[in-house]
Amino acid sequence: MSINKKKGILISLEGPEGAGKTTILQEILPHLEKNGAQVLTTREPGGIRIAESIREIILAPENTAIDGKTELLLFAAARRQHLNEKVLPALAAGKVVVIDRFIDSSVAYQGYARGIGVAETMAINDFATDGLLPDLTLYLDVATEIGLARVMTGDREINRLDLEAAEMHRKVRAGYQKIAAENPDRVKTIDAGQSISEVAEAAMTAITAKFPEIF
Ligand SMILES: Nc1ncnc2c1ncn2[C@@H]1O[C@H](COP(=O)(O)OP(=O)(O)OP(=O)(O)O)[C@@H](O)[C@H]1O
Ligand SMILES: Cc1cn([C@H]2C[C@H](O)[C@@H](COP(=O)(O)O)O2)c(=O)[nH]c1=O
Repeated sequence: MSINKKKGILISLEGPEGAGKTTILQEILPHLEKNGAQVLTTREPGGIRIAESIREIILAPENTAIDGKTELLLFAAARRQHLNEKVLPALAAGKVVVIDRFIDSSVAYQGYARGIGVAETMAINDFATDGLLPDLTLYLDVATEIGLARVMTGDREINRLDLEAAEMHRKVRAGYQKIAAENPDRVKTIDAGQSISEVAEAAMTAITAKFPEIF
């Protein structure tokens, strides 16, 4: 399949650990579907069998030997396969695809926080995606300590990246804030320190403002 051809809409949810992406996605899904839009939700890394296998390798707490560039390449490999198998066919069918993490995660985590560099990270990702970018990105911004506390007290498994030093997570957040400042048309920042219902409402407001004819 040609990776550039699309008729649907691609929306990504981004943010540091514990920002609430998964929670908000579930909250807004009924609102997105209300007017008859066909919506596919998925996540990165993962969403299909091969990419979920790559996810296990990347995130296993014992895989501390993975270096930053290997990590970047593994995320990009999972991304390409996920696009080809799941996301692009849905976009070609005219669906609204909402994805929990996409390229901006690589730029924030590997490009900024790991120090690999934004240009280097984008070059690998342009190769993996043939330049596909989301139509809209909702960046859920939350203070590092609040996000990490949510993850540590929540019920999801703790992974290798969660266990990185707080300093790395602070760099992730600063990276996202730069991405948002540099891409104001595509990336909308939402204060994810608010209550779940307030964050969900802000997310729907941003989506409706961008696609008034659909939602
Ligand atoms: N706005 C909020 N206020 C309080 N708690 C929240 C809020 N949003 C999410 N949570 C809680 O924080 C925890 C993490 O939320 P969630 O898994 O949705 O975050 P996430 O961004 O998908 O995390 P990660 O990417 O680190 O997996 C969950 O226990 C969830 O109930
Ligand atoms: C896509 C992508 C993800 N990451 C990191 C971000 C998180 O620490 C994990 C994914 O776990 P989640 O519970 O699904 O949020 O992977 C990254 O560093 N780079 C990426 O491109």
